[in-house]
Amino acid sequence: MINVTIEKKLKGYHGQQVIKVDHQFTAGSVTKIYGPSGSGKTTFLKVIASLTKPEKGRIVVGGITWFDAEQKIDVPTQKRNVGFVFQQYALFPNMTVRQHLEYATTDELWIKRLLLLGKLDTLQTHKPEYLSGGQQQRLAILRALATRPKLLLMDEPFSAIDPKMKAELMAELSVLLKEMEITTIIVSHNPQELDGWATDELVFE
Ligand SMILES: Nc1ncnc2c1ncn2[C@@H]1O[C@H](COP(=O)(O)OP(=O)(O)OP(=O)(O)O)[C@@H](O)[C@H]1O
Repeated sequence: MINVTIEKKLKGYHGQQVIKVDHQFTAGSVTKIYGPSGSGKTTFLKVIASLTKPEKGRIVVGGITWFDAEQKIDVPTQKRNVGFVFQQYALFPNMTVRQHLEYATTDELWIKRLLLLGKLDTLQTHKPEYLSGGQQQRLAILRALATRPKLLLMDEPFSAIDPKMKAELMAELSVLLKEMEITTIIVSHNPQELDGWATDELVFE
């Protein structure tokens, strides 16, 4: 169970905007987040990963406090073991597909399974600039999974992937996430794409 009660001011041009979230994410659930552009969805994912700090509140994951503004507790990103799929992928330009995964894990069988899942097994020696947008996006998803996170945060993870590939990837991901008991939070501009998969939702105003 993940309990999040936070308040975070956004640096907007139109006065002071605050995101307020009070939500429980059940272990193993898949939550979709949607809402207008600029409403703070990406910022919220960053708060959970400790890439930016809220002014108020608490984040408690499986009984362990990751963040508490009053008690000044803030577990650093690298100790939260969160998988993060960034909207702009954030791949390493000088690393091949395989090196992205080897950077995160030494488990060869796991690397092979991930490469098959993302249909990148034939592109292992390619660097990001030689991959299509959809292939880069799939690599970003595989890299996020490679450390076997208990929590997976994905920001528009399927935006560049064609519909057929998306349907296949989502079906396989869904099995894998269940098997690994990963709690997943997905920001989507097209929340219908997650119908039948997401078990919960959070709407940003
Ligand atoms: N670290 C930060 N701290 C405070 N405010 C931020 C931070 N990063 C971005 N912002 C501001 O928060 C607002 C919301 O940005 P954010 O990217 O979270 O929205 P979003 O809902 O994900 O939008 P989109 O759907 O367009 O991706 C923007 O006005 C942005 O300037």
